[in-house]
Amino acid sequence: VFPPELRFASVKLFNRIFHCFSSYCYFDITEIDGVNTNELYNAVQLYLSSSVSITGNRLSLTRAVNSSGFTFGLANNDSIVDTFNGVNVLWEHVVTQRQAQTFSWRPLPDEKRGFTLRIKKKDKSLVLNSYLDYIMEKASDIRRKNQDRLLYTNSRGGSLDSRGHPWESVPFKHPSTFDTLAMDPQKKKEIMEDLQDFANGQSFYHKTGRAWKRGYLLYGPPGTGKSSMIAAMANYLGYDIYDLELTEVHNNSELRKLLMKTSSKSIIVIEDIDCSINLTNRNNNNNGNTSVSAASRSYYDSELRGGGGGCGEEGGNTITLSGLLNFTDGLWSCCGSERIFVFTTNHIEKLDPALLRSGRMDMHIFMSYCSFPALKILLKNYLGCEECELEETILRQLEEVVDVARMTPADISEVLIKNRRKKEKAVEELLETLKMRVEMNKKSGFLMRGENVVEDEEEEEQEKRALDSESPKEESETEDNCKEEDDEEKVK
Ligand SMILES: Nc1ncnc2c1ncn2[C@@H]1O[C@H](COP(=O)(O)OP(=O)(O)OP(=O)(O)O)[C@@H](O)[C@H]1O
Ligand SMILES: [Mg+2]
Repeated sequence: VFPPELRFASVKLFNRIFHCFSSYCYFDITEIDGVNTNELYNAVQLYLSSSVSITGNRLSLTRAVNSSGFTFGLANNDSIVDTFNGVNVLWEHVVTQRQAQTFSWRPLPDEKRGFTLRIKKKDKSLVLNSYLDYIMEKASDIRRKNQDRLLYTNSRGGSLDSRGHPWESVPFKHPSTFDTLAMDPQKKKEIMEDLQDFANGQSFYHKTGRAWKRGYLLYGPPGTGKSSMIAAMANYLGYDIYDLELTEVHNNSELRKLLMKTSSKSIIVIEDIDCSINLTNRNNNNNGNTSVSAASRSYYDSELRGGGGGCGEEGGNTITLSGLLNFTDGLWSCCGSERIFVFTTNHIEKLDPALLRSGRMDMHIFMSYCSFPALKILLKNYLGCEECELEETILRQLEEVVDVARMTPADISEVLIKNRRKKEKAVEELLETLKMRVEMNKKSGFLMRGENVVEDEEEEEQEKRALDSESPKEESETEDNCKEEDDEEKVK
């Protein structure tokens, strides 16, 4: 019979010899590290849940609070092989009973849980350098996807909640997606690619020394899908939305605090920016509006001081254009990263050029009246009608009238919803409504003017082409801004 010391020493020796000759090494990731929860444990659990979902006979299932999805997990003492960069690793979920505890301020769970990672010794550096980071990143992606989106508002004014937060949140379950959004497919594709490039662009933004943020200005008549587009963006990227109510913000420093309390991977929205606050004529000091002149003053002050935050407060309790510009563009806009700013307006012409200059709002998106390609999307969404199911003559008629009718997707969807059980009736009624709109437009004389302008322009264009710039002729200015907007390049 060996004395216990000798037995212990021999086991230790045996282990050493075993490890020397074994080609594997092992890492233990315990659920509780001392007294703190080990973040890596939770990350590994989530990460494995994505690869374990189909394989394995026994899985643990969880559904977190505020989550709309289930998470699969490895059952106790089960193992799974994962592959990373061509290297195989083995994960084992180890659960043992914890010894009875003496008194503790923070009682620990009865079970001791952890993951053991087994990798080949030769792969150790490769896996440790990037595999764990990859797992952390993947886990936060999964967490975000499983969790409901949140919609934050600052409707409480400047007051803070019990945790010192200025934002209030509610689960965000807007059903709008890029599939349901009726707009020109080409334009839609461009926007989706732009968003995807942004979301995957961490290294690009880092390399070019730019803050990782992007600005979109959505403009167009009411009911053309600006708010729906924001919801679609959030659903597409899985970002939370911060709906900033500018009228509730009292001054620039409050605006800055709000910005600092937003999380990354979020969309910060200011709707109807032309109405929220008078932000026009930044350079016009003689304008009667105090807020505006304060804006111009503080803007130039800030320029003299070398830009950045801290301006505008001296102008009193007002939020100024310069404050807003610093919010989106200045040094403060970089606290946190991966953020999208979206402004919407019905009247782009009312906005100060400073807000529109390039680099501030990276993409100007015109949400137009319903076009024929957009109409086809609405017909498909509301009636389940594919293009081929409709009569050719009806389709051609719809195509003819839809542009001149100048109806918004909101108006058209109303007509379709009313008769959604009877496809033929719905399409007929839609055609009638569109024709009626065309007549109305003609009567109001609006269309006639617009058409003349277009015709004039077309003639001029043809003449120009014919002359092939022999004698460059000045283009006549059109009076009709709306028409001009329609015809201009929609997505710059
Ligand atoms: N492009 C579109 N595609 C699909 N549905 C649309 C579109 N535009 C409008 N709608 C429908 O009309 C309703 C109103 O649209 P939305 O609120 O997005 O318009 P808006 O441009 O934000 O208007 P406003 O300028 O008044 O805020 C939406 O609930 C949606 O169902
Ligand atoms: Mg809206």
